[in-house]
Amino acid sequence: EVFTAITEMEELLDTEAQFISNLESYIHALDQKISLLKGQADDYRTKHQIAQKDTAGYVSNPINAFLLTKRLARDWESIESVVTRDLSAEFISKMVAHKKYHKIPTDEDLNGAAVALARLQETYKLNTTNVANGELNGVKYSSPMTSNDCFEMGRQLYLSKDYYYTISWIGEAMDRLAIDRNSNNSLTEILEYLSMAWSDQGNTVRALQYTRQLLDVSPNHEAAMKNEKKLENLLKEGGGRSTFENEPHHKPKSNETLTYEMLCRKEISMSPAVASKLKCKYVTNRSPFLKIAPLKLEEANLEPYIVVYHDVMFDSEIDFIKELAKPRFKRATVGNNKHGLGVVADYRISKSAWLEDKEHKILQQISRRVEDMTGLISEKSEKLQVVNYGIGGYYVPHLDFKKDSELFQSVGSVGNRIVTVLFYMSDVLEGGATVFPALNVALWPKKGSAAFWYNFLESGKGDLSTLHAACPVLIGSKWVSTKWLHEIKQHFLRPYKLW
Ligand SMILES: O=C(O)CCC(=O)C(=O)O
Ligand SMILES: [Fe+2]
Repeated sequence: EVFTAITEMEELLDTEAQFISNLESYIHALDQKISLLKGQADDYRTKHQIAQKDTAGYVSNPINAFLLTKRLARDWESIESVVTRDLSAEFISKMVAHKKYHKIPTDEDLNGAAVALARLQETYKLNTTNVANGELNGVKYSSPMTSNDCFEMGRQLYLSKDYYYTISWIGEAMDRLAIDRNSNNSLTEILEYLSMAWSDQGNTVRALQYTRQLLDVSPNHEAAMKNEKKLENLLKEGGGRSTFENEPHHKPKSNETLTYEMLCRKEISMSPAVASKLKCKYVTNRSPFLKIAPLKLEEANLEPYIVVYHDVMFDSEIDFIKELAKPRFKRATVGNNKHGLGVVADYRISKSAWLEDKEHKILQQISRRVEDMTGLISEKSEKLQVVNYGIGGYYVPHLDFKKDSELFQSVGSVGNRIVTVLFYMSDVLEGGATVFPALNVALWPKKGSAAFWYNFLESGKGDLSTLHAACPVLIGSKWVSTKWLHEIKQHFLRPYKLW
């Protein structure tokens, strides 16, 4: 599960460094072997040429007779032993050791990374050819992908039943095959995937077209022969979705998802009428300390009230929290492994850890600041949740509170999450906004700021308009920490319109 958090991806670079230096020492040993053998061959060739000039004279010399005999009786044996010296064994045993002691991504990791990249394409409308050229949002970030790289993307997406992106990536692999002469994926494999993916999309016409192309390339392909018949029959019977569409189709999406994605892409924002009412202010009246160091509050929405506080977590506090959380991310991984595949999409794209106030005074300090920011008591709050999002890491639209029907089973004695305080512990280069699809509000992470909102209406009912999501991280690493305040004990303190 290395792809789930950026911090753990960095460890993969260490693994790669070990692999590379092992390969280099193997090549060096091979080079030495070859130059030793070359030296011997040259030497024997020279001696042999001298002998050939005057064969009879050469062998009639007793020294030469001895040397020739010795060369053939002994020296060639040692050549044989050099030739049979197995350098591969050492290379392989080192690889085995590296794999044991270093982090190695699994097939699941590879699948997760491919799915994450496709999710970024889907959310940010990134065209496959551009991505394959190493471009994200018009900026070139990495070197172009080979036909084989694209093929692997397609193969992984096929495994995840994402046929739209299978077709897109396998098509890209096909386009790149001509320039990638020594590619290890063949046209046959490419056509196999294209015909399967189109068939899974229900497009019989296209599936048949690629099956026939496949038979042109590999006329004895048995599965393709069977498939051709099957598809032809399907077409004749008028069954299947025998469309003549040229484009593959996307999975259908809810309006909520569409709005969430548009907010992530900055295609929509709140109306100017609402935006013009928002203010920035200094908050000084919550505690004596704030008179000296007021909180910088920026309103992000009025109904429901959502604010962003600026500079409410210091870099030193952020560093401390990250270091405390990191080793626990790993423990979380083990726990998840035990559960097997389970819920794939949600837990896999970020890693989290929980920190308790009693562990360190910095955490108590943060809780006190949360009290200043909210005017509420943090005593009955949850531990601080720390999250690091990985490649394409996101969080689907959700509510932080439990609905009445779900409440009794999970929240227990501390009541519901009435308030969310979300600290941004990093800037994010591209993507990673917190968006509220019902309000057209998008909050962009800024290191040291914190968002704060009520999840409940004055009536005491959960506020459905607080539905929010974390947009996938396109470039960079996103760290957040969250403090949820609970309803118990807050009844008298909760001054709904505090400001
Ligand atoms: O990371 C974000 O921007 C939002 C996180 C969130 O909504 C949550 O953890 O409940
Ligand atoms: Fe949330």
